[in-house]
Amino acid sequence: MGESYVLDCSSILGPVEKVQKQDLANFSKQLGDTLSGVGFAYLTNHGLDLKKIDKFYDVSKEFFDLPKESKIKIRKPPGASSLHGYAAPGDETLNEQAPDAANELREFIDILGHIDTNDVPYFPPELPSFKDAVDEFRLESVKLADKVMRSIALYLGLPEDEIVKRHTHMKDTSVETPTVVRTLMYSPIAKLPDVKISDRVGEIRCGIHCDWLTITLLYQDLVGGLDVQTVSGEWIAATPIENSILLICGDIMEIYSGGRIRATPHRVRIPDDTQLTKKPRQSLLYAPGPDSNQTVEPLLPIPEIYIGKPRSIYGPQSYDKMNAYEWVHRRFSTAATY
Ligand SMILES: O=C(O)CCC(=O)C(=O)O
Ligand SMILES: [Fe+2]
Repeated sequence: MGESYVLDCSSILGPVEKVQKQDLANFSKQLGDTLSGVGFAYLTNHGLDLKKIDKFYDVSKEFFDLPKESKIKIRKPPGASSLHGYAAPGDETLNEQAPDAANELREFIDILGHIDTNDVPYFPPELPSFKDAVDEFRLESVKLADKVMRSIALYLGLPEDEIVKRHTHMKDTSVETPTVVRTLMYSPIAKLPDVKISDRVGEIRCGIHCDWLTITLLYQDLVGGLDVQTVSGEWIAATPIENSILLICGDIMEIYSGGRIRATPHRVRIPDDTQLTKKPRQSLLYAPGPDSNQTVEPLLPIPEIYIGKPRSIYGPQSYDKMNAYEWVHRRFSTAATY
């Protein structure tokens, strides 16, 4: 794992008003060079409360261990009419190249923003601590997402708050947004129900895709299997680094930056090591997108080389203006298999 994409955040810890301008500027240069040159970054010494992250892992595991009948009580409604809720293995398929739902072996719960008004059907009734765990996880993640967005804006030569001011829900949860908190579980391969060994050709834990929002903070356990594609097109293992957070960018960042920062293609393979396939894998993510009513378009002119040319076949196909919520809803509807 090259040092070049592991970024130490210790110089920018604490409330953003107290961070030295020069420290934020230095971090911004390092981060921007890494995202535009390599395509993703590991953030270490990020100062987030790991106990809160662990609590979300633990309560999530309790949920995924429940019988299927309990889990499907909070299943997402058909046709993506609401984006909140549980997706069973195969309910959402991301690999547009090989859209075979049976082959995507992840299950997850999505909790969209503005949960205060929507909490009743979307939290597992068996687990009263689930909602608090989500809230704490989100509040920790916001601290880092805020600084990442400020740093990227500075890198692009924009005012520091140019991106965060489009994400006011990060501080005010009454504002509607397609921002997602997601908790994922990949069962041990041996334990998967309903999938015959002979059908397992081409099976993957999560198909190739780019995320749909602005950025994604991805927390993974130590099992591994996640791959990311570098800007130069090479697929490499995003090997877990303990207590680090992987930062990848989504479609909306690619559009905001006029293609200077590309959305990061990624996938989750079944580990080659058979011992590891017997272990469950868990990951958590916080993927902030703009407030729902925001229009998304490049925040600075598109460089000539990117005009009419999407950066990645998995990312946004144009830099056209769009409404933030409609875009994310469209992407969810395409991925839903029922
Ligand atoms: O589990 C992971 O590490 C990645 C999951 C993912 O890419 C997604 O749900 O969008
Ligand atoms: Fe993803």
